[in-house]
Amino acid sequence: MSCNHEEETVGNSKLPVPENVQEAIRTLIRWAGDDPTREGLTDTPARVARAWKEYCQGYEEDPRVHLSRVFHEVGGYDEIVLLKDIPFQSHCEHHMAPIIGKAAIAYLPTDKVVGISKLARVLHGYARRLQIQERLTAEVAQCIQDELQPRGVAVVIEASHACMSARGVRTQGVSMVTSRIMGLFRKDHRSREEVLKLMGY
Ligand SMILES: Nc1nc2c(ncn2[C@@H]2O[C@H](COP(=O)(O)OP(=O)(O)OP(=O)(O)O)[C@@H](O)[C@H]2O)c(=O)[nH]1
Ligand SMILES: [Zn+2]
Repeated sequence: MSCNHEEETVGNSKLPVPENVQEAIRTLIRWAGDDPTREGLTDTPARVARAWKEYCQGYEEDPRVHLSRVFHEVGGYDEIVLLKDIPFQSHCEHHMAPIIGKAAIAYLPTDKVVGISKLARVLHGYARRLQIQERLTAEVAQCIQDELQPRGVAVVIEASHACMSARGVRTQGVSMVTSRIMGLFRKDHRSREEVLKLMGY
């Protein structure tokens, strides 16, 4: 099967990394207590820098473009469209530590729908930045509201934060749940209940 996944599987392993960026990472390694010149660490600064470019790839895109291709022929469909259990990774802006979780994204269309993969693309576009979960949730919802003008939008994100589990308070097994509910889902109690129930909340 000819399918171009090269970019996704190869990643950015050839990306040149400026010397000052590598030096910054060597400084961090020294500060953490290791020797950046020892054999196992010589390529690490470039690897770490490339990894960060990948974690933060969202800065290279405007997630709104994913919603520019809409389908108008929806056959009169005017019920909830929901994509749930969408796994994502982000990094918290306070510690630059991983945020790992899943999202549920729903909207109540007017006359336009989008390809469902695009909702996940919007999520990743905002997640692959330095974030707080509240802003990530709000940005995804606002993007759908602005681009599709649906009658309602609901985004619920459930995630664990490595800055809480691997350091600091070191508390495992905690999830943070955030939601942004707009339009009819916010105003109408029954619509809100229906969408949250479909999401599993
Ligand atoms: N509201 C919110 N807080 C977050 C998020 N990610 C991390 N945090 C919190 O950001 C806070 C930063 O608090 P500070 O007191 O400035 O940093 P700190 O001394 O490292 O705090 P501790 O994590 O308690 O050790 C911590 O309480 C984190 O748990 C997020 O997405 N949303
Ligand atoms: Zn954090």
